[in-house]
Amino acid sequence: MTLVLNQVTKRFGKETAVNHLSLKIPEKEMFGFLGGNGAGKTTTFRMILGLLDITEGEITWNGERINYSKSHLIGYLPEERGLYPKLTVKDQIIYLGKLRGMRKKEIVSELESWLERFKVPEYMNKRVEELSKGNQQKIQFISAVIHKPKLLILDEPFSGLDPVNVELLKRAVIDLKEQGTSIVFSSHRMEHVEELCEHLCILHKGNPVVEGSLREIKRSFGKKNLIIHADFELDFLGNESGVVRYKKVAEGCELQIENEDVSQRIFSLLQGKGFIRKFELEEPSLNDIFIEKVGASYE
Ligand SMILES: Nc1ncnc2c1ncn2[C@@H]1O[C@H](COP(=O)(O)OP(=O)(O)OP(=O)(O)O)[C@@H](O)[C@H]1O
Repeated sequence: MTLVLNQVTKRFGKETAVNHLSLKIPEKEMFGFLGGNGAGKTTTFRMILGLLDITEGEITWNGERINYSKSHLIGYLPEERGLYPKLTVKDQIIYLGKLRGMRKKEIVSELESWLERFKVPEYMNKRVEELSKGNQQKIQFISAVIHKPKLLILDEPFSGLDPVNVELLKRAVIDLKEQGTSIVFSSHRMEHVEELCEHLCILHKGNPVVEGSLREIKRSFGKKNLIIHADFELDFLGNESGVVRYKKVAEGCELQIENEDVSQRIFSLLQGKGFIRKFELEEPSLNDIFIEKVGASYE
């Protein structure tokens, strides 16, 4: 089931929150939405889910508009988390699971396995208000996936979690994808998208500035990073032609170079100067690409 956005625009009064966004989100993949505050990520998700009207354009999933009758196929972790504080985790998830057509027994057994997985089986009968924010987020994640949706939309799923819980949630998301769920998620953190997604879109003030497969985006960018660790002075490389950016680091330097050929030339320049511990050509990071496309650092 491919999710297709065709020239989607959303205006709030005179302000354009999303501007002519066209995307094809492949099924059973993880698709990342990157963008700073106010870029239009949440607005796009709300339009996908049918929670907001589209000003112009069209969104279809498997050729049809998404609406509430398909809610058993869709899971959504909203940006503004909202659980009922006075309910126990069990009652909360039973309530939400039933709304998606599940039976109580099935809900409880799914919930047990998720709580085990998140290493918090003792939360079953705790009230939501007794849990920390990060742990409430795990419960909200469970509420989004308890019914095994085919399409899962996660708005900033990792925000507010400590590194151990980020890893737990990442692993859960990867497993869901491997079981065939199509996942779309937003993040401010490029490394999360870089690590998890085959396809992505960077939104900037409502405009898609980069879109496509991560591998293709990196390859077509052209520029590469070159890491050199050596026991001699490397500052002269900053003035070499083909070197776009020079950064001195404790063990040597990190360069951005115009293309792979420049690394060959630099390698020959270093011969005979001393001991080279590391000489490594890397793909550009998403951060490099963002800076080039948007003209500003992101985080
Ligand atoms: N209901 C609304 N009424 C008016 N303007 C809105 C509304 N919802 C969003 N906007 C505006 O649309 C733009 C995009 O907001 P959106 O919440 O989609 O961004 P975002 O990328 O999710 O940002 P963040 O990372 O901060 O959550 C912003 O300028 C925001 O002020």
